[in-house]
Amino acid sequence: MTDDPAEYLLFADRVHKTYPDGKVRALTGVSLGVRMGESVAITGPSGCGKSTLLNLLGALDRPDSGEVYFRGEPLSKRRDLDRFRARQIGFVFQSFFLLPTLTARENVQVPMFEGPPLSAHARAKKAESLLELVGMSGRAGHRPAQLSVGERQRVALARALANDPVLLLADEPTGNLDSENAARVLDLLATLRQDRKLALLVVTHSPDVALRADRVVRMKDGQVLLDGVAAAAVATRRESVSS
Ligand SMILES: Nc1ncnc2c1ncn2[C@@H]1O[C@H](COP(=O)(O)OP(=O)(O)OP(=O)(O)O)[C@@H](O)[C@H]1O
Repeated sequence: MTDDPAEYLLFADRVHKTYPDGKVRALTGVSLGVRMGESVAITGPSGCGKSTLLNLLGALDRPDSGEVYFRGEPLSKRRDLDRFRARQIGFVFQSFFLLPTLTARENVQVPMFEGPPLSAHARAKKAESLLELVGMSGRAGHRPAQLSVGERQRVALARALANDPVLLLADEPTGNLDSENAARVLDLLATLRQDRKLALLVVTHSPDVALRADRVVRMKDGQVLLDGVAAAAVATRRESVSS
């Protein structure tokens, strides 16, 4: 990995994060880059700082020191972080955060209100085509409670694509799914990456997820321990042994 932010779509440069209440030093000088179209898996034991790093990379939180760059531009200088986030990054979480009173079709449209202006008709049409992409067009009128867990994650995936992001950030996207649904979501992510040239950064405990990534980053105690293709084999072997 080089340390020139301009070479990456997204680059964290020596970021530190301490949570004031618990005095936890969650990240102590982490550098990590994701290139256009690349998929990177972040693995490591519980509490090592994976989600904290994902939050900084997705501009959901700010580092105490260090910088995060998007296309070589520092995020700390941006005045439009909410808009930036909504338009460039799609988020997928373990608990899908779908709005319970909205249908699948309406949930997918929520981020579009922060995206480029679209008519109500265009929003609805786009939501339908995204639901079709994830195999959910038959359930567009259902609310989350009327969907299976796997179906909810697929709706959440469609929602993450609402503004045609260049990057998907996923925190344990298969964490709540059985193996069949997990495989389906992973297949979908792989197809989306290929068809839409999406970059993907995924936090995971799952060797199956890590094995599909171009690169695996192994973290420990708020630092990067291993970073690279070879790390994939090491990380997944260790995790299969320890789990
Ligand atoms: N909002 C917070 N306030 C205080 N401490 C926090 C907060 N969020 C996380 N932490 C602490 O920071 C450290 C890193 O947490 P983080 O969630 O980034 O780890 P993780 O590697 O994603 O863990 P897991 O695999 O269990 O999800 C942990 O010690 C955690 O307890």
